[in-house]
Amino acid sequence: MLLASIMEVCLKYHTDYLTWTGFWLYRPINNQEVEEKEFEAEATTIVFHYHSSRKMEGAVRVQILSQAGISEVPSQYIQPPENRLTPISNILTSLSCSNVPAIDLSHEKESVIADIREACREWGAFHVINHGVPTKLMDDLRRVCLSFFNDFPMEDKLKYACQPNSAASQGYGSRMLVSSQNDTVLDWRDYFDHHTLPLSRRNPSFWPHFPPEYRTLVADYSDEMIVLARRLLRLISESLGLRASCIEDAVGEFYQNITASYYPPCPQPELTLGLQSHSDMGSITLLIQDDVGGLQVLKDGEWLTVQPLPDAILVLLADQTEIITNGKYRSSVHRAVTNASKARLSVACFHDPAKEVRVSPASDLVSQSSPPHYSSIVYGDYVSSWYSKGPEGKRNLDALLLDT
Ligand SMILES: O=C(O)CCC(=O)C(=O)O
Ligand SMILES: [Fe+2]
Repeated sequence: MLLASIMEVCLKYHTDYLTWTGFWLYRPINNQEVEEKEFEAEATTIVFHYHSSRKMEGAVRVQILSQAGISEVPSQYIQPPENRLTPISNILTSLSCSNVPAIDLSHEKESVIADIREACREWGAFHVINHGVPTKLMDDLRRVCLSFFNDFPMEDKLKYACQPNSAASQGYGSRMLVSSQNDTVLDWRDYFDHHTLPLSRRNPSFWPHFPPEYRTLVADYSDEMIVLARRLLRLISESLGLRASCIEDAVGEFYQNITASYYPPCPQPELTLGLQSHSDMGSITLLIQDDVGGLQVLKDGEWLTVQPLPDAILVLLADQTEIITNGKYRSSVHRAVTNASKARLSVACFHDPAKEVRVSPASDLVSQSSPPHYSSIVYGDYVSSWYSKGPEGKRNLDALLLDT
């Protein structure tokens, strides 16, 4: 029986894990008229934890649900109708094939700047190619991250579990987002978050211990990404006629996190999202994915699938860049969709200001004729406001918009 098999898988692991699992099992138990007696003891625990854990970091890892062969997703993974895929279609056969621009960084600087200007204005997202990051490093990183999700026994994975109730903390998790009705809606995603910069936050002993190169590769990748992020932020500043270091100076010391996201096959892709619509909070995100596809960007009110481009790195402008550029460039609203047949991996590298940094529109972009469009904000407060209220179907950033 389906529930018995999920329960069996879950009981093998962690007591905490059962706690979180119980959260999910409560409703299916009733819906599917499972013998009350059989699950009586668990059901009591389940009801108790259902009430006590609503605000906690979610739950069962979706890989377990996927592997248990369920044919219907638990109700907490079902998105409200307005968030679901439209038209209902399998993402693997999606017709939306228009791709984000691809910018060749080996071209002459002035033409690169012009391309970046256009891509930032029109999309807030673009691929870069000939970016200088070794292809082998990108491939190796994808390989070891995938190995964590695929080859680690669950007991070993859970040793790296991030702390409940702190969705942003380093480790292995399944993030919970909060929907507008204050109900929990879960993403169909497991992830591993690594703190990589500044070096004082980088502690490889918190990262997976095999394959043996895992920790070295994450560190090497972090070092390559910060170089590329700085280079891109300089080009982006210049594309607005600002001094090259303008955005970097506004961000200050970079806080870099690397998140590997794993989206297992989902039995009902039309009802779920791998990752809810959001924009990233920091300055710039550099993302690589595998060839499965599933990342979508919102452009002119339409969701477009970013077709994976071998060896390219996807650049996503994030919220602090929108504030610093006074809205001349907007952050990219994006989401990840699921599919029924193939697991998908992406690795995102975020570059954020320190929590204490106050971010405001660049003075060079503000004048009497061009007033600031955003109020200034301390970055840590910006992040807390997101985690306390969730995306509420709109951009976190909109709360800072001034009436001008
Ligand atoms: O998996 C993806 O492609 C998107 C990941 C993402 O947007 C994020 O981690 O913020
Ligand atoms: Fe994102």
